[in-house]
Amino acid sequence: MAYIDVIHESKIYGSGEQEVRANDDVNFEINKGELTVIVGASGAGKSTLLNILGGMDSPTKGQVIINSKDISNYSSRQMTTFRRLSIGFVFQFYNLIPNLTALENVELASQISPDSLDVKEVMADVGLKQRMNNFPAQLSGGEQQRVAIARAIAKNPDLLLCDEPTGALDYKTGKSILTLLQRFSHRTKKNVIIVTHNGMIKPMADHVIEIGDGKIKQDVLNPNPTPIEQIEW
Ligand SMILES: Nc1ncnc2c1ncn2[C@@H]1O[C@H](COP(=O)(O)OP(=O)(O)OP(=O)(O)O)[C@@H](O)[C@H]1O
Repeated sequence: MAYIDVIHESKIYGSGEQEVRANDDVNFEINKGELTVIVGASGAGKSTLLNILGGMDSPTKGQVIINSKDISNYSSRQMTTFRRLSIGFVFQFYNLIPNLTALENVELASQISPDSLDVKEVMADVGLKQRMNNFPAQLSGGEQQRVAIARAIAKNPDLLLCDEPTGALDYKTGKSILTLLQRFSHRTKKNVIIVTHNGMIKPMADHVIEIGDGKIKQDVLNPNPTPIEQIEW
């Protein structure tokens, strides 16, 4: 059985003339351990889909089965537990707490999970051993995103969801963040899903899902992903 199974999932905002079908009868499967890229233009419905996969929102219709559990039926209490234990989220603008150091930002997240990893080891893994005691404002954008990734990983989630993780970064820094995510996925065999409008990074993924106007346009597996260092755009 697939690790994620999305079945006839729709998310509809408003009604009548105001109706927006952000996700419109979406169907796909994701296998355990895949690095998946979900790609599409602005407004295609990518963030809506990612928020539903991460238990931050519920579909209007359909089923979302993750690890054999249908999260579309979860109560808000079950959703909270699911987000807390199973999901790491990385956002475009890092969302760090400004008055906590890098280390404290990561520790705070690790404290809400009973299965968390050693925070200092995770900081070293993402290349921040020397910057643990700096505040976010003292770090570059790329370093802040590394803190955000460390924060997501330290909870030891099964599923890491990244919404435009390089959207606020320059080309070279963005590439180093994608390298980190690709390495994490291959090393830990955990599922990583990256949402992006940048179709050029598709070759890095084990699985590419293209979305347009709320519908799946293409769904392909890539048996030989390209190391991110070899991709130019
Ligand atoms: N809370 C909401 N209420 C009403 N409409 C919404 C809401 N959230 C999203 N939408 C609409 O749903 C559609 C899909 O939005 P979504 O943010 O999922 O797209 P996206 O592909 O992530 O776009 P972007 O790359 O610009 O973030 C858009 O038309 C958007 O305006």
